[in-house]
Amino acid sequence: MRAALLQMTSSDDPAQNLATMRGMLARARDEGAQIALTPEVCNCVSMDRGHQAEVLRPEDADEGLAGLRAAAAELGIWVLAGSLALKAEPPETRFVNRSFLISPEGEIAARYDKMHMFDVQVSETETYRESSGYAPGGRAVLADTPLGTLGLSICYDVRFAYLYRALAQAGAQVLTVPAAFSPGTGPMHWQPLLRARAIETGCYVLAPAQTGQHAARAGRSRRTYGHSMVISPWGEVLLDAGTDPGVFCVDLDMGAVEEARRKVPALSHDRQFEGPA
Ligand SMILES: O=C(O)CNC(=O)[C@H](CS)NC(=O)CCC(=O)C(=O)O
Repeated sequence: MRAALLQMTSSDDPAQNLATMRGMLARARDEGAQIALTPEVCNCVSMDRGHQAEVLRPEDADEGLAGLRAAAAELGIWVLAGSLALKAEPPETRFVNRSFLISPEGEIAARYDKMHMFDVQVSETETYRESSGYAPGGRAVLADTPLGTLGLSICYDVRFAYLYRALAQAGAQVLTVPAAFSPGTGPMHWQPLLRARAIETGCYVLAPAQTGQHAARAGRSRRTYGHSMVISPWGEVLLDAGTDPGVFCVDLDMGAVEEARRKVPALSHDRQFEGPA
């Protein structure tokens, strides 16, 4: 299977971001991809909750989701909308950070709400309070496709290894980790975390990322780390997309999943243990 990762510098204008993604998805199809993956919050990168409240919509009224479904059907490819920022279902008043797997018929095959919230002070000048704006999910999600079984996750989830172990033990062959990684943590943490998740699980890891300097509003601009990655089940870096936006294709062979797990069957070597006391 050929997968295309869309590396983007999403603005805070959902209509503009949809237009950008439509162009990139057409290129992905032209390059022979059967599945295309977008980064986290591909419909709107913003630090301004007021602006988000104005432009974000609930799932059933979101034009970005409708547009991606139409594009998937038109092009006849699978699309993982890495995540869309949406208004949550009432009575929840926050947003949700939700991934959608869309079939080549334009149907929603799976949805996943990001579970782990990035409430982190990276440095004196870089602080995130994701849980103030977003409600976390509480359910891990697998999705069967003709291309293999996907295990869904988003960004900061990558630091919680047991989620990926559970996904792989339940049947995942490909782990998706769309991201908007921070410039403060990315250089030291992004690649080794992704490689560890691939090695521990014997899964391919597909990690499309936001990159660069995102549009400012009310002086609150934001940068992201980029470096969309594909890691093989043995831990090799098959793609490091650097920092420019673009469409990056990689060929995957599910035989490599079996081979990695045959060489090191750690996924089936769990032990029950006591403690620590
Ligand atoms: O805020 C939004 O609109 C969408 N959410 C995000 O972009 C989130 C929270 S700020 N980013 C991350 O999880 C980065 C994690 C990271 O960088 C790390 O684990 O080091």
